[in-house]
Amino acid sequence: MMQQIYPVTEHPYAYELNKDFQFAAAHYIPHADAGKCQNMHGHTYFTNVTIAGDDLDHTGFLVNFKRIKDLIHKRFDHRMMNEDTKFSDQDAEYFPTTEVVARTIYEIIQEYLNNLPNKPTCVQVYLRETPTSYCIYRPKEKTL
Ligand SMILES: Nc1nc2c(c(=O)[nH]1)N=C([C@H](O)[C@H](O)COP(=O)(O)OP(=O)(O)OP(=O)(O)O)CN2
Ligand SMILES: [Zn+2]
Repeated sequence: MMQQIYPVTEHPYAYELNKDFQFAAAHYIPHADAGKCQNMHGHTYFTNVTIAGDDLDHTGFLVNFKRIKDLIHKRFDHRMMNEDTKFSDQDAEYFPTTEVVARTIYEIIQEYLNNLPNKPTCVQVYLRETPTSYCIYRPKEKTL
């Protein structure tokens, strides 16, 4: 799955950086209508994060590739996602579905990027949960 070509998103920026990484995590979807997904199970998630901007930092980076991976991998790898404070069993907007996990990855990364002087922006998160299922999250406007 690594090194595949991902769907592109239009943006006005000069630089576009893409980081691929994977993490293994457990989850369950806490609703009767989720069928077998109500039971705790695990996935190896494949992630592609797209970051864009016009200005490089003092190292010539838009943002350090390693920092992007670490923000997500250190938090979720070999963890139970339902136990993370970003998720909740009480509100479907915060169940750890593919959609919500993709949005959450965007939120964690964009909060970090907002503190960088060169102000890069995350324009797309591609999250593959299984060989046949993936979600793309693209922020509609600057919400963070
Ligand atoms: N819109 C969503 N639908 C489903 C989600 C989800 O997060 N968002 N999650 C699941 C399950 O948790 C599961 O992880 C994935 O389900 P599925 O693609 O059906 O998995 P299979 O390996 O069984 O797929 P096949 O292609 O049929 O082998 C379900 N739905
Ligand atoms: Zn699942």
